[in-house]
Amino acid sequence: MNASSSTLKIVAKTNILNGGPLPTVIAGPCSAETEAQMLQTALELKKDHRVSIFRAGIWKPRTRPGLFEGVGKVGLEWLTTVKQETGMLTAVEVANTQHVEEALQHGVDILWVGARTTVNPFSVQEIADALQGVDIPVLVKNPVNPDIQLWLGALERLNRAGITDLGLIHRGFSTPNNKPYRNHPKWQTIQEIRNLAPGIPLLCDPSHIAGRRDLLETVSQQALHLGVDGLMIETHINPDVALSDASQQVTPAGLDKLLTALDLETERVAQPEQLQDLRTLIDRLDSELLNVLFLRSDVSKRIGEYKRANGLDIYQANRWQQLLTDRLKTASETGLDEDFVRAIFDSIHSFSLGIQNELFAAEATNKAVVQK
Ligand SMILES: O=C(O)C(=O)C[C@]1(C(=O)O)C=C[C@@H](O)C=C1
Repeated sequence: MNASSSTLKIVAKTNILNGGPLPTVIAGPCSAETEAQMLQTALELKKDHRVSIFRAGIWKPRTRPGLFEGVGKVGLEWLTTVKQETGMLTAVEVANTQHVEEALQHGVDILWVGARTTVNPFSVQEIADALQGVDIPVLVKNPVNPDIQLWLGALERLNRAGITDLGLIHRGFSTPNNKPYRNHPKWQTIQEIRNLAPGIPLLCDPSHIAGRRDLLETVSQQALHLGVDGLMIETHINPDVALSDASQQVTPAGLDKLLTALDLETERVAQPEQLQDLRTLIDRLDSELLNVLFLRSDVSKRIGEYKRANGLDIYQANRWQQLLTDRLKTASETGLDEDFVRAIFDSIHSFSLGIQNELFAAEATNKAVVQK
């Protein structure tokens, strides 16, 4: 068996995640803040038959200390009230043994593992150990970094602990240039994880990909066109005063509008002729780009030979800084995005260093052979 193939044993007992003809919609606030905020949001969401699961963050992993870190256990009591009052299923994020135990004690229906936890196999294992012998659906968000094997590994750890009702949540990745998103969708990863973990429901979290309300529809629509089984969308009764992620949350009425605008079932196809012409243009431009990159790598090789013959270092800090400054200046004059151009030149420079390193390494090997 090759190292990347999965050994998952999946039995979707509940069909909670992938049950109906339409995508599953999970909605609710980024964070539980007060009982009234939870209940008001849930009662509004309940009116929308497309929303079946209520989510709320109880413990919030924040980038910097001192930000709102969640209300903790009391939020689980509010969640119980939501369940009693609305009949909706409930879902929370867990990141350690204590979270799992408290969520289970409070009868939460679905757990999810957040991106900052999936990234750490020790934490995922801790959650898996705490779930031994428990029969509950668990959703796993992709890790913050675009490492698909890490994502699959988290599923496998939970599966080995006996969790067979698993799902995935695509929430985007942190990359050198995420613009205009908060987290880059890297849409191709949807197909990649599907190939590695076939048959596992895959939801998209447009809120964390978009990071802002005005991009939610485009992101959600793209995800649906790629065949995702559901959407998790952060919804708050009064998003502008939310204690976390205010700019990406929508009101229940906003969610209703969004879900109505989304083409939940059908696939839109662009104008074939016009699209074909534009794609031909892209093909031509890409071919020119590749040609220029080939010529540049050849020049880098020649510089490498000069450096090797004259005992110069491969990495030239001053030249690199000057080059980057010049390229960024040209980029801004041309109207190109600075982060985009920086990411491209970082990559070109790394590749160029690699070419020269290989030359130096080849010479070292030759010398060693001659000396033998
Ligand atoms: O100018 C050089 O010395 C090069 O080798 C070229 C180059 C580049 O690819 O732009 C590569 C390595 C150096 O760190 C700086 C620049």
